This record gives sequence, structure tokens and C-alpha cells, in this order.
Amino acid sequence: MPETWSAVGSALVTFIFFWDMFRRYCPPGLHRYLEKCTARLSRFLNPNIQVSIHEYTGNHLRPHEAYSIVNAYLSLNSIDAKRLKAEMAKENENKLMLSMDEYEETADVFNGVQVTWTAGKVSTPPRTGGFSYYLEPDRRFYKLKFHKCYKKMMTEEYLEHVIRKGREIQARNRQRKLYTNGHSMSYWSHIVFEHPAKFATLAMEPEKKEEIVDDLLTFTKSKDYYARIGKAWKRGYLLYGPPGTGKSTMIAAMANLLDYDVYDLELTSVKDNTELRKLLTETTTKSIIVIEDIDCSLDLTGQRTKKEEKPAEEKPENVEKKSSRKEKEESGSKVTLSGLLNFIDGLWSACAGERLIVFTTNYVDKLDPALTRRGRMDKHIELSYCKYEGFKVLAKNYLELDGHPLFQSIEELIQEVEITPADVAENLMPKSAKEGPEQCLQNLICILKETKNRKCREDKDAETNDDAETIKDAAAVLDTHAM
Ligand SMILES: Nc1ncnc2c1ncn2[C@@H]1O[C@H](COP(=O)(O)OP(=O)(O)OP(=O)(O)O)[C@@H](O)[C@H]1O
Ligand SMILES: [Mg+2]
Repeated sequence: MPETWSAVGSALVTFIFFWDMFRRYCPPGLHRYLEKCTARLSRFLNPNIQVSIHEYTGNHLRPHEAYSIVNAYLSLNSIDAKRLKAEMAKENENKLMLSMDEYEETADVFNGVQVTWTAGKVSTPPRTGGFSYYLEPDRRFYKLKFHKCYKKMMTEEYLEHVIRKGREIQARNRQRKLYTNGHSMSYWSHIVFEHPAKFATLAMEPEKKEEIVDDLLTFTKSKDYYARIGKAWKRGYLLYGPPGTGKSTMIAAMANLLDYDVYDLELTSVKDNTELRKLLTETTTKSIIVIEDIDCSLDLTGQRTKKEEKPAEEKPENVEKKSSRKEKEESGSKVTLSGLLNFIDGLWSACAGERLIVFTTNYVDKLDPALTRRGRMDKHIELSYCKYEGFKVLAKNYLELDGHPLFQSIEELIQEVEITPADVAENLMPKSAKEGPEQCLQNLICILKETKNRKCREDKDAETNDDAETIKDAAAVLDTHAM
């Protein structure tokens, strides 16, 4: 045995010696030719094909989307890898995502064919020439290896399967975001969207609620339908009604139902149509673009507002909204109605489908018909004062009550008064630990009675004023005749 080892050792030393001699003194042409032959031979002998997916692409080290998708796919499929690493998921800052550590290998099976995934890393050499604070990241990659006879299946079907599954995992991990364009900002900033609103807790007639939920779910499943009829995959909703009737709450419920991001577009902060176009083209698919209080954000009525007399509604809650239009005028926003309409209907809307556009307003009559016509705002939803059905939902939400002897009085009173769900909700909320459900219902009854009495008084005053006006007019007529 020792003789065999020494023979192998001396053969190896002789080979290395001659190889070194050959490399040094062989003419370069012959050297290249031999290298090519060796590569060809190894390709011929190696039955596998390799596909590399790098973390960054190009000279500017742009993150490569395919890498993060494969990373997500392997986070669930690298079960047999022994060394795993945990990183915060890019899509969710509260979630750890496991993936294979560098130089680890795992197998996957697709249609009965086994493939191998290897994780690797190319360390970036330190920069030469000059000092730099900037450290380039290591370039990680995944290598997929499979037998060459499955090339077609792997490059077409398997990679498609990896992308689809990886995207699904990313979508499951992802936290929804609320994007806003703040004051004079020509870009979106975002926070995690965690609004608890649900359709189940929204106070409105059950049939109406069901109709809206059906409409939304049908929309999300209609990709092929929209493609067939040649229409961009988007839908416009106009939510209108008095303040505190649940327009903003419904938008949050829509986002939660469909798992969409929300882009809250503050038109008064948008400088001009060019900036509006930029912001809108940056929105992503599966999102709701919201413009709240559209009547206050844009001079929708053009000349008409100037001719109109002072608007009848001068409620305090509207003063704030009006001031935002004033702000817009002061800040010099030049977004026009036609600009907005062009973007709703324009080519950008077809770029990334599955988008809802939601406008809200307190005064639907003030809106230009061009904005609200079907096709732009496909569904008009009125959110109105709280009725008995709505009250029952709120009583369940706030007091966990399905029924109570006081419900009957509330049912009678609520038919006669105009009270918003926001006001009902506020009165149903216990104000101290001592306040039980009965006390809260009593509070609501008090408010309903007060509102009813106030309304009676106002109606009476209005009647008296009308009578006084009539008497005045009659007196004026008599005076004229007497003269
Ligand atoms: N229909 C509703 N169902 C459940 N809660 C509601 C409803 N409407 C209002 N609320 C409650 O009242 C609060 C205010 O409602 P919301 O902000 O959605 O009203 P809004 O219609 O958007 O008002 P505004 O026109 O002033 O923007 C919400 O936080 C919610 O708790
Ligand atoms: Mg609102």
C-alpha cells in the first residue's frame, strides 16, 4: 500500500511539473486551442445545464427582480438545506424569511424530474485607485442545475412555475402600503396600511353592502373579460354623501377585502398635469387610487362656480375643505379637469391593470358630468344617514349586542331623524368603564330625541319665517294699493 501512494504522489508531481512547463513555454495559439478543446470535452461529458440568477444586474447594480422571486420560492422549497439564513422579508418588515446560506444546495422536483439549486456569492474586490466610503455589496446568485434532456421543460414550464409560486409567496408576505404625496412632493412616500375597517363592520343596508362586495370581487376576477372586450382593467367608484357617513371607511374596507395598496392622491399638492402623470404612472397594479373631496381639490366647475351664488351649505365641517382649494390656488397647482380625465382614461391606465379609482365628495351635484359619467366612474355609491339596519351593525360592533329591549325605541326614532353613522358610533362608545351597553343605548336615545326636537323647532321657525314673509309681502302690496 505505501508503494502505491508513493507511485501516485510521484505521478502527480511529474504531471504538475510538465503542466507548468507546458503553460510557460507552449505557444499562445496552441494554448488557446487546447483550452477550447478541453471546454468542449467537458461540455460533452457534463450532462447538466446550469442557469444563473444574479442578485444585481448591469453595471449600476440594479436589484434583479428574478432573484428576489427565486429567493421567495426557495424560502419554502429549500427544506433539505442544512444551513439556512434568516433575513427580514423585503415585503414585510415584521417577517423573517429563511433562505439557503451561501454555497448550500437543495433539490426540487418538478413533474418527476429532480433539479438542484445552489446558492453562491461573488465577493466584490476592493476598489483600486482612490479611497471610497461606498462599499459595494457582495453579488449573490442562485444556480439551477438540471439534465440537458429536460432543457425545454425546465426553461419553459419549470421557470414559469418558480416565478408564479415565488410571486404568490411574496404576495402572501407582503404588507399593504398607504402611499401619499405630501405637501409639494412630486413622489410617493408610504407607510404600512393597517386600517381595521371591514365590510362586515360597515353600517349600511345589507343588500347594498352585498352588491358592492360582489361588484368588487367580480372586478378582480375579470382579467380575461376586460382583455376580451378591449378595455383597460380598471374600475371607477364615486362615493358620495354627507360628512361622517363612512366614505373613507369604505375605501379602507375595499383595500382590506381585495388586499390592495392605497394611493391617497392629494391633488392640491400636485403642481401640474405633468407631475400628475408622473405620480400616476408610478402607481402599481392591485391598488386603489383615491382622490378625497374631489370637489374641493379641483376647480371642477370652471366658470360655473363664479356665476353661482354663495353655496347653500356653510356647515363648519366644510370650511376646512374649502380652505384646501384656497391653499391649492395659493400654491399655484395647475392640475386641470381635462388633465385628470385624460389620465383616468388615458393610455397609462392600461399599463398595469387591476386598479380602482375612487373619488369621494360631499356634494355630488357640484361635480362636472364629464367626471361622473359611466365608464369613468362606473359605480356611484351613496352613503347616507344611519338607518335601523346600520344601527344594528354598529350596536354589534361597539356593544356586542344582537338585540335589546331599547332597540325598538331606537328603531322608531332613527327613522325620523338624520344622524350620521359617525354620530351613532360616537354615542354607542362607552365613555368610562362604568358605562354598560344599556347606558350607551340610553345616550343614543337622548341624542336622537334632541335631534328630533331640534328639527321640529327648526321646521317651526322656518314656517313662522315663511308666514312672516307672506304677511310682509301682503302688507307691501296693500301699501302700494293705498298709495
Ligand atoms: N357607515 C359606517 N359604518 C361604520 N362606521 C362608520 C360609518 N360611517 C362612519 N363611521 C365611523 O365614523 C368615522 C368617520 O367616518 P368616515 O371618515 O369614513 O366618514 P366620511 O364619509 O369619509 O366623512 P368625510 O366626508 O368628512 O370625509 C369612522 O372612523 C367610523 O368609525
Ligand atoms: Mg372621508
